[in-house]
Amino acid sequence: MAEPVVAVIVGAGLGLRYGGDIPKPALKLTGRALLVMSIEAMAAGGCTHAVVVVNAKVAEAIGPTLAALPIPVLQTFGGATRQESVHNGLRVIRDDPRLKGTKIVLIHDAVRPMVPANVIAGVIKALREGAKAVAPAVPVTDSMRRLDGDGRTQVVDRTTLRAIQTPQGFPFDVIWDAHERMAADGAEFTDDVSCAQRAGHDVTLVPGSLLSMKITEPNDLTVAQALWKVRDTLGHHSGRRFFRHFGR
Ligand SMILES: Nc1ccn([C@@H]2O[C@H](COP(=O)(O)OP(=O)(O)OP(=O)(O)O)[C@@H](O)[C@H]2O)c(=O)n1
Ligand SMILES: C[C@](O)(CO)[C@H](O)COP(=O)(O)O
Repeated sequence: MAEPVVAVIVGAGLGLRYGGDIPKPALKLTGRALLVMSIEAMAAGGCTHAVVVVNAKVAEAIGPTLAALPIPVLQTFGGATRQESVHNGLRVIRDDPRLKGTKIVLIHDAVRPMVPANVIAGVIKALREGAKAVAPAVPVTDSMRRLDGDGRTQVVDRTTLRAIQTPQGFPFDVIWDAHERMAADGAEFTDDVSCAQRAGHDVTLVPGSLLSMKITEPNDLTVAQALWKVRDTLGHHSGRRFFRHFGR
């Protein structure tokens, strides 16, 4: 049997920016829960198994739908931070005999339900070519300013900036070791390539997509609903086009 390519999908957040105490990954877009759409997207992109990291409310809402999905889904509970939730998901890969031999892990936000298959395939391809920490990214298009804290602001050169998305991909050993070290050191990051970088690995960026938008606040769901309807007309995903013009 081919070795597993495992998606760890984190959906145990509090949704504070959405309004609080809302099981955001169970909200519906296109009639399906965001978490269910994310599992289906990761399967379409080449993942053979999913480990979903949830809280009790999300587990109750999506539990009955898991059996009908195209790949086997294992479940665990989340932690107080996203980083802890990812760590819990990685622990399942380490411990569950069904996931023995996993070499490639993709860590994805449950609330990025529309990630296209070509973005996921790009992350896996970079890993197969030897990269140790891979993230999809898109250039920023607005002018950027940094708040200095004294009411003043400073311009930031936007050509040096990228917005980082998920799924972020790693060899299992690399990201397990990185999370163990961050937990021991008490270091906290908002994403997983940052954990891997702190543990000494270079980060490789691959093209992301407008469709990989994160459902963070209520307006995002409205935008996502509109985007989903026109997804086939969007053409080549924006990330790749920008990368061609502006380099990595
Ligand atoms: N303790 C946490 C925090 C976040 N997440 C997950 O990480 C992803 C990205 O987080 P975000 O969208 O910011 O969700 P929340 O943490 O729920 O939002 P907020 O910060 O507004 O509370 C989400 O799928 C979320 O469920 C998680 O699994 N465990
Ligand atoms: C992982 C992430 O989605 C990459 O952009 C992001 O860092 C999550 O941050 P959040 O604060 O949990 O929204």
